Amino acid sequence: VHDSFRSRRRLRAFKRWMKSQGFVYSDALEFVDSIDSGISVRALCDLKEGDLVATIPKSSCLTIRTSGISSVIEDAGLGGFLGLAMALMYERSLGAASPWEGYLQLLPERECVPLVWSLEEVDTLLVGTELHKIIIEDKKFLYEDWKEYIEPLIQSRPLEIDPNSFGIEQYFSAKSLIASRSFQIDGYHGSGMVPLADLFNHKTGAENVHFTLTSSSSDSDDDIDTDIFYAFDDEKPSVKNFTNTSVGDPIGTLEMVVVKEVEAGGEVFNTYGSMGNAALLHRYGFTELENPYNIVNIDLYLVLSWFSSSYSNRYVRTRLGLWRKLNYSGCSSQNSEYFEVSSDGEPQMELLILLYIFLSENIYQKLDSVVDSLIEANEDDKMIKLLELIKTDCEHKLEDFREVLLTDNVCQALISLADVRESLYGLTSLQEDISRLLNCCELMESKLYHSLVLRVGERKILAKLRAYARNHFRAVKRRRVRKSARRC
Ligand SMILES: C[S@@+](CC[C@H](N)C(=O)[O-])C[C@H]1O[C@@H](n2cnc3c(N)ncnc32)[C@H](O)[C@@H]1O
Repeated sequence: VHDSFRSRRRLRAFKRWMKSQGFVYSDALEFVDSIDSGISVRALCDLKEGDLVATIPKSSCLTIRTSGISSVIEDAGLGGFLGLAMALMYERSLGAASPWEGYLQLLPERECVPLVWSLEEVDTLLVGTELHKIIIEDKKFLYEDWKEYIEPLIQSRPLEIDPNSFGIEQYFSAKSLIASRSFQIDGYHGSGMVPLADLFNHKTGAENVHFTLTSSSSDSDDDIDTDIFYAFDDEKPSVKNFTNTSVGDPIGTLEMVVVKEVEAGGEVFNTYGSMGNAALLHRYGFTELENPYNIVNIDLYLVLSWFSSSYSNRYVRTRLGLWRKLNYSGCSSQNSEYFEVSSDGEPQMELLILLYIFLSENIYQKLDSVVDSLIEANEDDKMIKLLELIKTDCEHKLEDFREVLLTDNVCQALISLADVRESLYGLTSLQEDISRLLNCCELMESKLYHSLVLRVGERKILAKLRAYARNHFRAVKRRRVRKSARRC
């Protein structure tokens, strides 16, 4: 009873604050505050495509420009998320004296993203997953940023701010809220906290609302017809570039428009982008069962270590060198190079080419003798040349390239690499993980639940990779049997 009273009170305070700031929103939106799962937005009546459901003044968004500490942030040269974290910590430190008090009192202390889990939790729950190394590095980098930029600032006496509100813990909390709730607003404001817009939950591929920017001139010609995505990545703070005249417009409004109808009583969802569970857990602290954007990666390092166990260093170096000379590479992020395996178990082409070069001495020798002529070649020309060199009995078209690469040896290598990648998850089997997930409560054990959804999703993709390799292995055999039968 006490909790529901408290949640009604904080929602009322937020609505009063929105009114004082000039927010306009439809009566059809209901904000529901659940003790278990936080705030969500529901439709009180049917919402139709094109309905304008909210207008948010940019001036009421909390950004490095609008915060009371903006001049300090600017003087210290703290841009992007570091500056926004400083702004958020500052406004929170003011309590009731902050102009954003009505909004800030609605936010959780922190979002339960892995960044704020203990190192022990990260090590036990995320081991083997795509997130394990990333979170350990995030924690390290964030600590270094705080030490280098925030600590000296709070120690400088003229600021007279309470150092306890800007400690490492507060910084991590602010960062978790920024990761999960900030939006790229425009060129003037950069990323910021956008009250009301950040109350909508995410549903992959099934969002009901989009946000658009409008210029302060309120001239319809100036409207920016683009979605505002959640800003989530320090390196790439904006997913889309705004090209309109109001890029530097400090005022203006943000509008929320229905893009897919909602029936009365239904939840109104936004989209945080098309992301697999690793990205969702990383930035927002939750996962989705059966997420079609899941992927699993196989590190180049892991591939090379596996080859090194059977071949000499020189052998590995020369094959890798040839692959690189042909201008091939894996995906890269945070000092690692890796190959993606898509949600249906299909490995990245570059991995297949690398395996082929490693496993076919004949092709390696032939390619090595012509590599200089291929350095400048485009992808198609390189594939055509490779097909020529492979010189299989039948005429192969470009579309067959992937099939041609999937020889017995390459398929077997894929199965072994899937096993090596799988061993990173530790001793529990996929079946054990699935039954642990079935017995786990999402609300009571949210860290365990979401890490299990991530683990199970990734391991299912590895199982699909094995099935993919086995199916091709069998297909190659069937083709061979047919061919020899024809010869007879
Ligand atoms: C922008 S906020 C959305 C509003 C939020 N529910 C609240 O209580 O204020 C983003 C956070 O909401 C939660 N969330 C959003 N979509 C979700 C979903 N589909 N499943 C579980 N949690 C979700 C996550 O905790 C996420 O970090």
